[in-house]
Amino acid sequence: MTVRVKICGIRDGAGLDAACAAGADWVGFVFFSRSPRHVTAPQAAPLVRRLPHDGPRAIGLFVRPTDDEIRHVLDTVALDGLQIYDTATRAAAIRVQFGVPVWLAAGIAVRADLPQSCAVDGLVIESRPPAGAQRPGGNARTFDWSLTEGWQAPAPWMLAGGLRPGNVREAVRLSGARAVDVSSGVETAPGVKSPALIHEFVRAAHGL
Ligand SMILES: O=C(O)c1ccccc1NCC(=O)[C@H](O)[C@H](O)COP(=O)(O)O
Repeated sequence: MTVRVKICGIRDGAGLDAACAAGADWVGFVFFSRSPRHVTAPQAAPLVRRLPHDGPRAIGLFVRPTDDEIRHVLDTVALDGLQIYDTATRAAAIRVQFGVPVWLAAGIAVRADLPQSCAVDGLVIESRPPAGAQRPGGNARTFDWSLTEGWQAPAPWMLAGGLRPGNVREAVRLSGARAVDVSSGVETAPGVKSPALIHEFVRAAHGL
């Protein structure tokens, strides 16, 4: 079984090109101004245009977005999907309103946090942010990967939170994830992607 990989928080051509060359399936762009990985629509648009036709799909991350914020980005950036940090109801409404695939990010600390139903295209299962965190994702924080054992996921899902080249295989083994998402674990500093770590992560996720 090939594990699919998303490299999140892309901000420059070097990170983008490394994700493409390594064989990532998705790249993520963070449209959240309080993130060290934040990109504006004019910054993201040329990066997305640079993606090869058969390369990774482009996902835009939004935190409790207004419709206007989403519209502004979609008018400029050719995104293939949205990753939404908000309620399940709001994420489902965004999916209907904008007609694009939507993944809902769900913060997990205990088994009861795992969604049992949803009206979105996919779920990003990541660690619940610590109290007082500046942002709801991208915190380099793991959770107990065995919590997903026996979970009847209501949609395709990917595992995120604190993954790095050195722990991704174990995370896949324990969680049963078929897709993984990484940001901090392929950086040399917050917001600075390392092409070498991106290659290392994708190889490790693929079991190579
Ligand atoms: O990366 C951010 O700064 C960020 C800000 C606001 C919402 C989400 C954000 N990132 C999400 C991700 O990069 C991933 O989906 C995931 O949380 C993995 O992050 P990491 O633990 O850093 O690998």
